[in-house]
Amino acid sequence: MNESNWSSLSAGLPQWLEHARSETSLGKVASYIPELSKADPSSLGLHIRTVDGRSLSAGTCGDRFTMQSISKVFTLILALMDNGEDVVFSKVGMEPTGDSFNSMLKLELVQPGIPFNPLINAGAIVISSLIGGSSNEEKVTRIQSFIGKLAGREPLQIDEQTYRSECQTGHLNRSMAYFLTDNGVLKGKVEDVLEVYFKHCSLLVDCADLARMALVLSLDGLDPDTGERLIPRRFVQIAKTFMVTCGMYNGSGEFAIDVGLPAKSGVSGGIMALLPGQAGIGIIGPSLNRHGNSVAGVHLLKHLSKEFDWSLF
Ligand SMILES: NC(=O)CC[C@H](N)C(=O)O
Repeated sequence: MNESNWSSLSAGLPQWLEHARSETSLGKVASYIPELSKADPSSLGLHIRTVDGRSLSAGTCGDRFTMQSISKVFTLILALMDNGEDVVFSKVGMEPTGDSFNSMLKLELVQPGIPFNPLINAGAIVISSLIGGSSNEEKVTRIQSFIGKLAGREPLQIDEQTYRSECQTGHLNRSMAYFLTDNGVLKGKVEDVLEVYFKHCSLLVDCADLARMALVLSLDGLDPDTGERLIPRRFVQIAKTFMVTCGMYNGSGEFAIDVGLPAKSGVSGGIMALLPGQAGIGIIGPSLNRHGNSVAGVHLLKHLSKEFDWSLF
C-alpha cells in the first residue's frame, strides 16, 4: 500500500468504522451456540497489518473472541500438510453449495455423498478427522500450535465455555457427523472428531491475530517477521481459492462482487480478509446478517474496497 493510501486509510478509518457501526442494528448475534449470544451486538473493531510492518487498529479491537469457522481455513491447510491433496479431496469436494453453512441438504441429494467443500460444517468435520496425531489431545494441540504460529503467539487458548456450550447444543453437527459415518466418509468415533472440531472453533483470537494470520496467507505462506516458510505455497493457493468461492458462506458471490478479496467469516462475528502480497485484515462485529457474516464488518470492507480499489477482479 503506498504512502498516500496509507495516510488516507489512517485518517479515514475511525469515521468509516463509526459509520459502519450503525449497521449493527440490522443484524443479530448468533444464539444457536448459547455462549455466543453474550457478545455485544454494537461492538465493531478492525486491525490491518501490512507486509512492510505497518499496522492500524480502530474500534473495539483488543478483546478476544472465538474463531468459529475462520479456523476451518487453517485445519484445511493442516490436513493438506498431513495427508496431501489426493487424500483430502477424496473426502471433500471443491464446489460452493449456495446453501447455508450448516445445511445437510446436498449431502443426500448429490452423489458421491461427500461434503461439497471444506468450509461448510460437514466438510470441516471431515477435515477434523484428517488431522494427524495419535490422540485427540495431540490433534488439538497441533492445531493450537499451528494456528498460534501464524498468529505469532503460540499456542492459542481454547475458550472452554464456548466449547462446552457448542458441545451441548451441536445437535445438527452431530447428526451430520453420524450421516457422514454412515456414508463411509467419516472415520473414527463421532464424539472424538466433534471434540476436535468444536475445540478448533473455540480458539481465542483478537483482530491483530487474524490480521497476522491473513498476512501469512497474503505472503503465500511466509512468516512476515522471519521469512520462514510456514505453509507450502500450493496449499495457500487452495485455501485462498476456497476463501473466494466459499469463505463467506452463501454470501460469497455478493461479497466477491462488493469487496473482491479472499475472506473467511465465523459466527462469532469475526472476518479475516487479505490483500494478496500487501496486507492482512482482522475484524470483529458480532451482529450477523442472514448468511451469518458480520453485518457491519462486511459493510466496512465494502466501503474500504471501493475507496481504495482493493477488488482483485
Ligand atoms: N459458521 C460458523 O462459524 C460455524 C461454526 C460453528 N462452530 C458451527 O459449527 O456451527
